[in-house]
Amino acid sequence: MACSIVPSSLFFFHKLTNSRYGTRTFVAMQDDCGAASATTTEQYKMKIPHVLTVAGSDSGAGAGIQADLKACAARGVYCSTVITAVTAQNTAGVQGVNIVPEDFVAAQLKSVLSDMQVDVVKTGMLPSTDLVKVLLQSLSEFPVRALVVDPVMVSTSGDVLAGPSTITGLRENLLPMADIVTPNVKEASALLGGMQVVTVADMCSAAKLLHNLGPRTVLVKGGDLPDSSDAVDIFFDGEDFHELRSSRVNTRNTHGTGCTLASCIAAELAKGSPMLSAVKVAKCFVETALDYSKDIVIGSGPQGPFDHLLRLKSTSHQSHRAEAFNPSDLFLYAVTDSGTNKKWGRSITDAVKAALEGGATIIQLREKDADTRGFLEAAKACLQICCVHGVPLLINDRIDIALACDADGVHLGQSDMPARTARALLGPDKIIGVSCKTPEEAHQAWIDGANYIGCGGVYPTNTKANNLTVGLDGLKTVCLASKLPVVAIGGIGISNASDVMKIGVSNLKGVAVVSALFDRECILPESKKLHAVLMDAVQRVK
Ligand SMILES: Nc1ncnc2c1ncn2[C@@H]1O[C@H](COP(=O)(O)OP(=O)(O)OP(=O)(O)O)[C@@H](O)[C@H]1O
Ligand SMILES: Cc1ncc(CO)c(N)n1
Ligand SMILES: [Mg+2]
Repeated sequence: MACSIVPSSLFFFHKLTNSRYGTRTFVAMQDDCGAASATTTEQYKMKIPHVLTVAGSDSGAGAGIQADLKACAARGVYCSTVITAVTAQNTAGVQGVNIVPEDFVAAQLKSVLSDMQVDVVKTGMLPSTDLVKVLLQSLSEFPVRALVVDPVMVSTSGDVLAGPSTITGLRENLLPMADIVTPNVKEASALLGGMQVVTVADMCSAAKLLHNLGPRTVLVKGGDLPDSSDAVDIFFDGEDFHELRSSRVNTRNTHGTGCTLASCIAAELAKGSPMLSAVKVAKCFVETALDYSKDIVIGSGPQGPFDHLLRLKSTSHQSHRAEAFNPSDLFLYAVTDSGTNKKWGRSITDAVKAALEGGATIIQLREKDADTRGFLEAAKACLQICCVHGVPLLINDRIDIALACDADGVHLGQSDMPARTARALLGPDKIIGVSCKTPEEAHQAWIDGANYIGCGGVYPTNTKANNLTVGLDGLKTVCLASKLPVVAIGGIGISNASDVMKIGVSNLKGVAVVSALFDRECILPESKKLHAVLMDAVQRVK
């Protein structure tokens, strides 16, 4: 039955909560006859938290509008931008400032606020008192949930971004409207008529005096506090002081920390956080980003930008490996077998450790008998071991286990989840391998975004029941038909590994073994021998 969209008064609303995006409004439609037909024409209307930044552009992209965009993106929040000034800036300092005319700032504000549902406004560089008035006028017409004021005046390089004439506008007009104001020590001092702010005690006094000017809360940032081994900020809500302390990251790349912090606070508020939680999350984000970027080199001046879009998802074990996937990782591919471990009375972790010590270059956990919890525990333990060796860990079949333990990837058979779906779930960086017996399957794996192909069984094997043997010819056919790297599998061991490598096709990168390693009394020497055989075979092929 045909469906049409009906006026909102006739919609059925169901609230679904979603931890990342707050509340979603689920809109079910009605068909021509007025009957709900949610199953055929369901449509989500998802409200994405929205921060509008009103700030200056930094050509070096470490601070200002550019930092705000990146910080909001990193925090999963939409960010629109009203540009108040364009600066010529780099890691040496500010070379020039060109202020956008007030009527054009007003035009930008109207365009965004009249059309897009902004939750929180964050201000940065506001280079004139009239501009502050323009902003307040717009906010009275289009109110928002919260206002975060970063009273940008002096950059950490010491350059003036908003002259003394703007201080009155900030102090008298903007601060009383702010839900939080976030000065650094120099800005706190300037807002308070030159008061000395050089110790944590001074920061507390300054926070209290600034609170008297009308903002609901104050955060005095101590990034530029002299002689401090910690990065200390003081938060004051009118009643209590909170000393927020993190260790100071030893890096030159601190340009834009203030803008980033304020944008993160705005982003968390837009998601619905209370103020103190938003501030804590933001401080933690800045510290993590600084630490992640401490050694990057951009520009030759004294203060560099940092990387906002750090791979926060990436966990420490991934840093052991230079890249997401290197085809040479397929060289000696060890696939675990719960049956043989039971038979020889050893744990999966001991088996994996021995294989790695003997030279295995990648591990696949294939646990057909384990229950989900047991499998997950084994995967976590093996991941730690693989991490020590800088070797990737793949999970056979189970995307959920790979996601839950943040393994390096998965290996999928033809009847498992399609690689395309797995790729959508796992994202671009995880390794996906697919078992293929034919050029058609190999082609599909490539289209679906797999990283490698497992081709076999090359020889008959007991490890996999009813598995068709493709032989060396079948292996060669698949290799030649595909652009992907290939690992051969099925009945391969010390006696025949070199025959396999000798087929001499450049994308055949290694052999995968199960019984040849794990159905042996001692795994380590078998692994060493197999590694030597493979090394010898590839030398000969060259
Ligand atoms: N080296 C550092 N290690 C850890 N945290 C830091 C470091 N430098 C600054 N911070 C933190 O970054 C946030 C911003 O503080 P900062 O005082 O640098 O602001 P700002 O001077 O306005 O920044 P900018 O002018 O560079 O944009 C604060 O939470 C501060 O504690
Ligand atoms: C445009 C701009 N805004 C803010 C700062 C403060 O870091 C800066 N350096 N540049
Ligand atoms: Mg600073």
